[in-house]
Amino acid sequence: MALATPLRHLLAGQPAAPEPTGTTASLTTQRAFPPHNHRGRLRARFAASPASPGPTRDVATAAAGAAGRPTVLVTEKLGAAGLELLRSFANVDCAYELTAEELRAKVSLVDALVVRSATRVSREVFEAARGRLRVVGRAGVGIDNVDLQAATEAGCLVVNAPTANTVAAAEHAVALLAAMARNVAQADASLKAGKWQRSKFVGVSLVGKTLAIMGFGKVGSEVARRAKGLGMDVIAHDPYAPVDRARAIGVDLVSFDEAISTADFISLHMPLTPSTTKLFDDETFAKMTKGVRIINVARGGVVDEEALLRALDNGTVAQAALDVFFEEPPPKDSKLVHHENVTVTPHLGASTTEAQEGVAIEIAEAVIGALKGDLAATAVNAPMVLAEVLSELSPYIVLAEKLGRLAVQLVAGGSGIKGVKVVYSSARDPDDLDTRILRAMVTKGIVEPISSAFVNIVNADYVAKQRGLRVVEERILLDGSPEVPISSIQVQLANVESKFAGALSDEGDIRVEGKVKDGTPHLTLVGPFSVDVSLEGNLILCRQVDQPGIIGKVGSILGKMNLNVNFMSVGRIAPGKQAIMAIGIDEEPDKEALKLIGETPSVQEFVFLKL
Ligand SMILES: NC(=O)c1ccc[n+]([C@@H]2O[C@H](COP(=O)([O-])OP(=O)(O)OC[C@H]3O[C@@H](n4cnc5c(N)ncnc54)[C@H](O)[C@@H]3O)[C@@H](O)[C@H]2O)c1
Ligand SMILES: O=C(O)[C@H](O)COP(=O)(O)O
Repeated sequence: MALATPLRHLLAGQPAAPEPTGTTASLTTQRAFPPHNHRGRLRARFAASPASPGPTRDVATAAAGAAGRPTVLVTEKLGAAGLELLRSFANVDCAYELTAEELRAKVSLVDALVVRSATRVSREVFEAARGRLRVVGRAGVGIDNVDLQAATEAGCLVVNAPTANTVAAAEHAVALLAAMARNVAQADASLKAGKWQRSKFVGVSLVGKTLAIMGFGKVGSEVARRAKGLGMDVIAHDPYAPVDRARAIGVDLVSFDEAISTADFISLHMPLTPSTTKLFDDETFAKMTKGVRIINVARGGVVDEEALLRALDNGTVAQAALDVFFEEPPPKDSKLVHHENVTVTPHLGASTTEAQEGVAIEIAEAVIGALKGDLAATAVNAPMVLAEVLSELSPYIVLAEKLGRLAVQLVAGGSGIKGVKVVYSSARDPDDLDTRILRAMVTKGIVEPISSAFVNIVNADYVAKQRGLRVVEERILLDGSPEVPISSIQVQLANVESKFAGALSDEGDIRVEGKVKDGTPHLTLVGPFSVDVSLEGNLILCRQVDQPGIIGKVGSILGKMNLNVNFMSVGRIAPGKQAIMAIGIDEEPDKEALKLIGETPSVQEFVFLKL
């Protein structure tokens, strides 16, 4: 029974089977998925379950040994403990300071890529990977150097290490704040140049001053805590931050304009996104209090550096302390870097021994987990699903894909798939049933046999949309115990012709339904016919008029051909009327066997389906 593989399957797209004649790839219309509100809850914690153990070294080594060692390319310096962990699971190629061309050349030879902020993982990199790259691990927070859309289209998971360098970045912001206010860097350089300039480097005090935190996330809130300890009045602007979290540490959330126009110090802590790019421009600087001081340990791109230079020159901004730059490293003759009122560090926010060890371990665990087929809690471009949920749904994941695979093979050539409906019957509250993985696996089952695409949890929705495949989900709420997550899954393909008329429901759609029995997926409905056949190996469906002797005739043909029948089931509408025979066989029958079945008297139609 093939139930051990599904979780690996979720991430590891497999090469598609050749397009069968008679089916069509002309999928139409758009996707319409109902929204799920599980994300916040699922983000909470990704606990390893017995079915999906966390990447301890022993487990990792065992898994690698069983499945062959993957290869991981590390392009920037990573903490030793993380490297060691990666090496316990994979072949690790550390190649630093690669040119873009060298990176493209190497990436098709690896299963995972681990980077920090200096490696640009562009669309060209994903294209050069030619489908092999399964995961990109960003050893840090900011993923603005990774083309997420291209990763998703390529079915490549992107994971980051979002927490291990938070304190280091916050401490660096506070270090820059204090160093700037007291001219530490300038005074140090002056003294080392043989001067003793006490009156030139008179600073400003922090106590009682207003600090505006722009972006009240992990780093921003840690900076706020520390600044309060220094006696500063802290306000923050973050359109998405919960008011309660700010209130809990005594910080008022205010509007953007209020923050920038009332602060003596402004510290930037938002991500670089299209909407934050050059957010701090001439117009913004003009609204600030004259003599404001600015710290940036977020991303250089959130500031229009030329506008900042003008604001420094005209005195609007008294001083700036910058750890990050639009271009890194900045040009050697950068006026901003050399400005006497600017303190600079070369992107050192995350660079403490402790943070780098933490980040390295965090990313190594995430990458190993992803290579093993687990869905990482820190996945940036895929739904985050708790290990317990995955474990519980694993037989349904297999069922969902097999139903999709079955349904598409029943489509007659040229009729095109107009839309897919997936119906889940369950006694469980819909809010407690996360079906995103099942939907993705139905899409995988439908798309892979008719295209060269490979589909996984990362790109399923994208692939469906690209192909104009409209997938809708429906829940049927049953009475009964919510212990069993799903009673049945039904896949319907609307407005298509079928090469097996018996699979058409009264409404004219292809309809197959399955259940999980004793952990094994079973086919339980084909069109209007109830059957019960284990979904393993291959399947022959025959439609005939219900009468004695046919099962024996077909069975003896298969026996003579040495084809092992693993399951057989007959479903009929009424005695003596139409019936369907579903036969599970281990091997693939040759043409001769199929011809003999087709010639059996009373067999009106039959179809051979690969599962
Ligand atoms: N210099 C370094 O070495 C270093 C180290 C760590 C993090 N960082 C950078 O610091 C930034 C923050 O990291 P984090 O871990 O706190 O991330 P985070 O996601 O926890 O916090 C970012 C916050 O910014 C908010 N935000 C988004 N758009 C905004 C906008 N337009 N205005 C105001 N707020 C907005 C978000 O709601 C979120 O609360 C990122 O850019 C990250 O790359 C730099
Ligand atoms: O976003 C981050 O995590 C920081 O900018 C750190 O980047 P680094 O890993 O290149 O130091």
